[in-house]
Amino acid sequence: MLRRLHALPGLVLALGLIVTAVTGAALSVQPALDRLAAPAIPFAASVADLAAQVSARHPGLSAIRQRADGSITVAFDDGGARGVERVDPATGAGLGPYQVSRTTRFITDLHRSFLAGDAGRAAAGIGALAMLALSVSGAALLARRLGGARALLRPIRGTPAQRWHGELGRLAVAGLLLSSLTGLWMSAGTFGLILETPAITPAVTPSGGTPAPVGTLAALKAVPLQDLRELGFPDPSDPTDVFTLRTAAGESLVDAATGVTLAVTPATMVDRVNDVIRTLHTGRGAWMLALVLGLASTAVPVLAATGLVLWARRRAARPRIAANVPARRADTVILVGSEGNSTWGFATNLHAALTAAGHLVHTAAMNEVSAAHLGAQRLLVLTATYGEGAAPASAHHFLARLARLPGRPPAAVLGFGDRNFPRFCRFAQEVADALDARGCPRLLPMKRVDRRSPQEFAQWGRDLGAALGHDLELSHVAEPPKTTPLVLAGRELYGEAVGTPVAILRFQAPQEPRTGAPGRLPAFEAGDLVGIVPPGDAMPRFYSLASSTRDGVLEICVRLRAGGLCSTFLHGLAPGGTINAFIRENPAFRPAQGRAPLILIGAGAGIGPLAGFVRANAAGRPVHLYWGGRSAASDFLYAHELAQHLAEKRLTSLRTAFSRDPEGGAYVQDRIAADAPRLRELVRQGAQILVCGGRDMAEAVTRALDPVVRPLGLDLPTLKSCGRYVEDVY
Ligand SMILES: Cc1cc2nc3c(=O)[nH]c(=O)nc-3n(C[C@H](O)[C@H](O)[C@H](O)COP(=O)(O)O)c2cc1C
Repeated sequence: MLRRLHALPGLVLALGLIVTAVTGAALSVQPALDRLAAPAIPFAASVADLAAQVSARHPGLSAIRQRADGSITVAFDDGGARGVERVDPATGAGLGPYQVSRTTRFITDLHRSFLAGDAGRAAAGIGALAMLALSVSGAALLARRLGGARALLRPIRGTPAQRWHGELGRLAVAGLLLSSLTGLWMSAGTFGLILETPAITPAVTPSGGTPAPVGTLAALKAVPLQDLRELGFPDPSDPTDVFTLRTAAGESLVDAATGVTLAVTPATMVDRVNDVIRTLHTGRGAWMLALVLGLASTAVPVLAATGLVLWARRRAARPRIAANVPARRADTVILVGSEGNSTWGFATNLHAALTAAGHLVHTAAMNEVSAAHLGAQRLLVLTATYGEGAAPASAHHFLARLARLPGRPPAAVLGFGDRNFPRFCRFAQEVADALDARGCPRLLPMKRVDRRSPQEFAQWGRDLGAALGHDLELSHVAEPPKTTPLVLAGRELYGEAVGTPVAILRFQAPQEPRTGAPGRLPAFEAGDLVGIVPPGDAMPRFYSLASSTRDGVLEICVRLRAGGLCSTFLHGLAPGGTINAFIRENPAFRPAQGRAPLILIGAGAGIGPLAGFVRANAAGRPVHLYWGGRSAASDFLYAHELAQHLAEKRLTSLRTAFSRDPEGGAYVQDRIAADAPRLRELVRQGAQILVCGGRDMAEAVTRALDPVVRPLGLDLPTLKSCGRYVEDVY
């Protein structure tokens, strides 16, 4: 919804918005130029002083005006000559005729009304509304992507279009919000939508005496020239006419003979608000603000172009489902839970096969579940599992929404997962349980597909066909993810002597073939995952990254596993050898922003991302590392680097535990238990705990940490729920 609210006005009104923004940016330079050109108004000068000086040159003076840019102009009709002239506020000397250049007038008209009169003015108003919607929804989308409003200043990662769009958007958003809000107000004023109290000219009785010299009139002497908006002169042929003096405070009528103020009409609240809004929008009289707003406007064409690229890419990536019957007419609804998109491929295949068998099929993301979906004759749910058995992106809201909707269609759930994860297809199981609990009859028992197995999928199709009373042949082979080649630049081997060989592998992008220049690594942070596809296999294996792109290498720690296809391949790789890899973001496993202490806990190869976090800690935030290995002599990974980090204060303290230490082995959880008071104090200070390594270690660590945090009135689920306890466990 938020994304649609962002994309729709952007696409429909892009051209108009670009015109408004570019003309606005061009106009924004004017106040600075005016400011350079306009002579300063002397502090002590009064309206009467200037009126006397100018009327000496122009006997037919009809008005003196201070323009928004601070310059003073006078209108006169001296019998033979008439016109509008700029004058020096200090001396009243003429500075030449006042005129707005044709170009400025053209740009202003284009900005206000697209040169199309009232219809154009209305379009400009709609444009301001669209810009407001785009600014608000854009900021909300960015906050969601970066992990909340507090994370809005975090580095933005992704494709160049994503980064340009996000970086420019957040730089420009305040200016665009201000311009669109004030523009909207001014538009509403143009169309009379802002209620104004009508100005009533008070009835006055002028003295009717002989007009005194203007320089002597007390009411005009009392007003500093700086405060003048406009002074209207009386008609010389009408002895009862008066001076009209306008300032920010309101309008007063001044007797031409006595110089007495006859009546005052104070400025209304709306007048004052209009004044402020006009200054905020045009920057007239506030040239620095004008330039800031102008700069924000220049971002709009780039935002429009990059936004278009992002929208087109998302559309192209969206699974294309032929003959997607509207949900209300469908007899069969397929709901899909996916993060990496591969489950959509299976769903598309199922959709096509069921349609070919004569069903009316509707397919949608699980997050979109609605009453119409639950009103169908049958519901088929295909979902992947992520993290610690959690929902994938397109199913995050499913269970909560399901609970609020009516309907109990017969249902079947097919889980997609990986048997190597301890919570194999856990989310699919949760969905099946929720459907059972609400009383949906089971069309089929819940089934699991391991690592996108085409055979298991086809078998489930046959079972489903049997339940539906017809043949159903499903055949789908998941596309391998798009990979990039990386070259092994260096390796260090540890732990052979103690039976746990672990290699630190550093990869670089291949050199440009023609120029020999170093290639560019993809964008990643320490803690993200790299998927590596071993030769002769379609299934990627994931490793946690120990470096970020800024380090210039992609670094991982790989433990050799008996019979492991990928770890054997990686341990056998010689420098210069190539792998095919892709990055998968892992934003959940990352140090939180701020200066609160970090407690990093790991064992074995789990030190990889933790070492990466320490390396990135140039600001010297308090970081305490607990790590367990087997032998200090054989598998103390990163020993030298960590010693250097301690000296440079990137690392505050290091506690190691070696299980095969000849002087009595210990595990990382033993160090935690021994350090309980110190750790408790760190948690009390708001520390975040990040754990990386094998499952058994992680469980032992939770058992050791529980008594540490209990006396603070905390527990690990609570810390987990607010992101202060995060795990990357395998
Ligand atoms: C970071 C990550 C975590 C995963 N966690 C689990 C898990 O806990 N349980 C499981 O069965 N599968 C897990 N998987 C495997 C995916 O569920 C499986 O690859 C699925 O086919 C992906 O489908 P998708 O491409 O539609 O998202 C995980 C995969 C990744 C990359």
